Amino acid sequence: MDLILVGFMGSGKTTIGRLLANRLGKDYFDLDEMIVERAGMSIPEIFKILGEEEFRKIEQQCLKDAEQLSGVLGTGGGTPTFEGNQQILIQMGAPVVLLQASIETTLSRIAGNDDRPLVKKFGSDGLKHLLEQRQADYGLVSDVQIVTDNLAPMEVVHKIVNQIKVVE
Ligand SMILES: Nc1ncnc2c1ncn2[C@@H]1O[C@H](COP(=O)(O)OP(=O)(O)O)[C@@H](O)[C@H]1O
Ligand SMILES: O=C(O)C1=C[C@@H](OP(=O)(O)O)[C@@H](O)[C@H](O)C1
Ligand SMILES: [Mg+2]
Repeated sequence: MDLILVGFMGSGKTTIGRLLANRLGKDYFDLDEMIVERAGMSIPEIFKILGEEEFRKIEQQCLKDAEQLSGVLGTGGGTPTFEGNQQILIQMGAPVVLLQASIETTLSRIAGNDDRPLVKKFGSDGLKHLLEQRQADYGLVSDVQIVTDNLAPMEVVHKIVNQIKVVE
């Protein structure tokens, strides 16, 4: 990979990743999409039918597959927080950008979307706690951190391009 995006649900990994890859003339890979393809079912179905533990196993297999690819990778919000994944992310050797957003911004961005099983499971207070809990792991794997609350997606893209040297 040439660049990796990490961050909580709703931080904008998928949105920014696509725009950034386009801006750089590179391919975009979304870890969640790789998981869906591998499992042959949607993320909510994987959680419901196979359970979160199995989801995390498939997620790690897909992360390993992503090591061989070049382009921009958008991870899932839980990716850096599960056993073994930090090492895989760091070993990829690509700059890792952490997208940050306040819990208020996060909730407003992910509300009313049924694609994230953990949103229903945790509720607003639980998500606030989960976001706080995951910060240390996000910090451990990331080289650059960008606060996105008051930035439009393309502004986030420009910030990343200005802060990180990616071979264009
Ligand atoms: N910088 C931003 N400003 C406004 N809305 C954003 C921004 N980044 C993402 N969004 C919106 O927030 C929602 C979640 O974004 P998404 O890219 O799916 O996040 P993630 O992949 O990190 O979960 C989408 O509706 C997207 O359009
Ligand atoms: O935070 C998490 O544990 C998850 C985040 C999701 O990805 P996004 O961060 O792209 O929503 C997806 O991988 C799954 O629903 C679990
Ligand atoms: Mg995403």
